[in-house]
Amino acid sequence: MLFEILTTSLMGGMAWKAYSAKKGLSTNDSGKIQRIMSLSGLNVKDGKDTLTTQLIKKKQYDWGWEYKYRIPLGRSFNDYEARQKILEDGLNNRRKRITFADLRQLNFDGDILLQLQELWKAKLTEQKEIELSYDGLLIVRVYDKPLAKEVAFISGEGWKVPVGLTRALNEFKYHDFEKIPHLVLGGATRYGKSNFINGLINSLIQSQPEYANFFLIDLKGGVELCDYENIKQTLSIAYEPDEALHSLQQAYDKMRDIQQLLKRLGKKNVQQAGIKERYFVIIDEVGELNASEAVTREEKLLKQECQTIMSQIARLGAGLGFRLVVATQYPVGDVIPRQVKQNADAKLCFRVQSAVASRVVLDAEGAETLPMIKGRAIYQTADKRDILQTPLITSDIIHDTIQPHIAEKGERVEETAIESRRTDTVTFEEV
Ligand SMILES: Nc1ncnc2c1ncn2[C@@H]1O[C@H](COP(=O)(O)OP(=O)(O)OP(=O)(O)O)[C@@H](O)[C@H]1O
Repeated sequence: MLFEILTTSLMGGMAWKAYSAKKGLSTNDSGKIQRIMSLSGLNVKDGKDTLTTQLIKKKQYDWGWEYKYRIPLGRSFNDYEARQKILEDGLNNRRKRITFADLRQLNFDGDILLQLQELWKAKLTEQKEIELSYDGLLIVRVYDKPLAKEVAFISGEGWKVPVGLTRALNEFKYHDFEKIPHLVLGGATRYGKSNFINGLINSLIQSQPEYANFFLIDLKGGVELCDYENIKQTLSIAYEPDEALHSLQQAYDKMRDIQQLLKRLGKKNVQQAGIKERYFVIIDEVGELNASEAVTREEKLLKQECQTIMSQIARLGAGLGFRLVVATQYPVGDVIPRQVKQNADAKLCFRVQSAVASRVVLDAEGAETLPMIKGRAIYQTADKRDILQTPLITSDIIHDTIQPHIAEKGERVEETAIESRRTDTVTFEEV
């Protein structure tokens, strides 16, 4: 009898262990998270009492676990954000466990020693990643597997361009320029802004070759966007601030012509009028047009003029088919014109140096705590914020995309003269 009880319990225990390992139940880290929080000084002394971070809810998803905690009075979300790295390291500093689920995947007909070695190596390099947010409760998401460090480029559809792969359910995110016309990009040097702009341009050329038009302003010495210099979709390209002013003037004039056309047609916007063309004004390193950094008076006036036109495009261009994309690696102060930021409902921010820089781009902290991974970014819209891995585009893809669109000699009219801005301005209606 005793023997039967013992063997049944043992078998039951083993079955439960295998089941929980398979379901990932053994990787519930709520207790460990609470201990790390206490040990890293997040408890609050209130007289004789010690207030701690309390677990309210936990839920398992395909990607890992989500925990919700009530934070003690006297602590803010920022206190927890500041300890994100400590939390992540603490969770990964664990004894590596090989579960039944792992062993079941071994092929016992093959070289078992080699397989065990590989399994052990995989276990040692296994990394959990965490994400913190706050909605009245502290939300800690623990992802079983880190987000991919490299994602291949795929084209979007229509006016939707690929932004990147998110962690939850490995869902791919797109930015829809018809829904959110303007986009601000930020991030420290070498984290992937230019690569993203290339992806965006290639996606638009592939999916809307007839209707996508570009005003390109590449103030990084012409190395990033020169590939598109001779394609039919590029209406103008600028490499210096004075050329940038010329390009912006051209865009402004085009915007004015469309406004007049809409007036004649009695329509409020391009969608209503059935106008399919869209005009993308893309500025890589908008910091070079920052008037407050100008040395001479002439340069200051020129940059102020650029900023005025950018603001007008941001404020009034959406209904006229204009889309503004501005990127900067110096997110400080007023580098991004206020009107541009206010009218750009989507922001993409790669890793930045400081919380202040993150606030300049996103109006919120967080991009300073992104891992030091190229292409990793926060995509933020009015109602949602996702961490994602932006796709990497290769020069072969760029070459293949633009090849069919290279303009014949003489097909495009090169305009180099810098005109003074037209003064017969019309009043744009906000649509
Ligand atoms: N999404 C990505 N996935 C993987 N690697 C990437 C990704 N984006 C960029 N990289 C790598 O990082 C390098 C720098 O990227 P990129 O030129 O886009 O940076 P940047 O932010 O524009 O830098 P800077 O502001 O200094 O010009 C690229 O050459 C590429 O090797």
